[in-house]
Amino acid sequence: MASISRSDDHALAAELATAAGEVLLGIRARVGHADGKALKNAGDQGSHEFLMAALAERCPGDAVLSEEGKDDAARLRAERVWIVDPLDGTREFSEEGRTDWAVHVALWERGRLVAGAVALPAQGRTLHTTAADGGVRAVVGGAAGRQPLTVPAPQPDLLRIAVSRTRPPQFVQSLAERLETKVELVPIGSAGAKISAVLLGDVDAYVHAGGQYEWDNAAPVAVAKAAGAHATRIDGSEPTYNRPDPMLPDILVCHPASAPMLLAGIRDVKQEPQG
Ligand SMILES: Nc1ncnc2c1ncn2[C@@H]1O[C@H](COP(=O)(O)O)[C@@H](OP(=O)(O)O)[C@H]1O
Ligand SMILES: [Mg+2]
Repeated sequence: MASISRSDDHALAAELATAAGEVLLGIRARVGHADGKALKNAGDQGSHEFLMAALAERCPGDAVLSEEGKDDAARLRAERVWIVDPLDGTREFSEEGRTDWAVHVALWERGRLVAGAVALPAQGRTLHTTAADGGVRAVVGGAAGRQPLTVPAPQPDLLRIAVSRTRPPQFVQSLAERLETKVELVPIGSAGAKISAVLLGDVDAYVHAGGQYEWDNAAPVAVAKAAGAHATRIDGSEPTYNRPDPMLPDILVCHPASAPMLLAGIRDVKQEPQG
């Protein structure tokens, strides 16, 4: 059976990420927060199984790279590979009341990301790519309907940089001290939630280094690019996906106007002798 038509890939990514998010909300309600480890495991597994079954049914010819699945070298020969993180921000999912966790569904096709969706189930919204005007744009969908999504310009006097709550890159503090503009570091869980925060204007940039995998940033990067954001490795190079080793340890997402300053600052800090 052939895969669904290409024009539906954006809608399918959004539909599956949103539906997996509903599965996760159900698991959170059913399992509760008393045993954090049990809740994390139930969430990772339940969302992974849902996505694997849905992709097998809807796109039987496509390969899948999932954080929770066994990696299969066949994906390296496939034309279309879904790169999914069934639960990004697993730690935050297990913490009562936190809304900074996400479901990532991206589609890689012949060398590039072509669609992506980041569901933020506890925030009731899904950011995703969509076909428009002969190209790809980003939208945010939720109870209030669908709105276009364009990365907001930064404020002139303050740059808010989202960082990992638990593993902020060591050099970001030095970067904050070095930049001429005032910087506020904002700890947020989940790469998807942090990149969404950039696109929604809650922060101005996301700087990460020290470790991450393709599933942590493929879908958020697809949406960020469609929203007009700068999304590269921290050396300014293009992130590439569906490589034999899925490690993709660093990423920078921001408004294009902030990128030259941030890339130069990161380069300078990295060149400083480490104390
Ligand atoms: N140093 C590191 N090495 C490996 N993975 C990392 C990492 N720092 C962050 N990540 C992954 O990136 C995602 C976002 O992390 P954070 O909230 O700390 O920014 C998490 O995904 P998961 O929750 O899917 O495991 C986390 O595991
Ligand atoms: Mg993740």
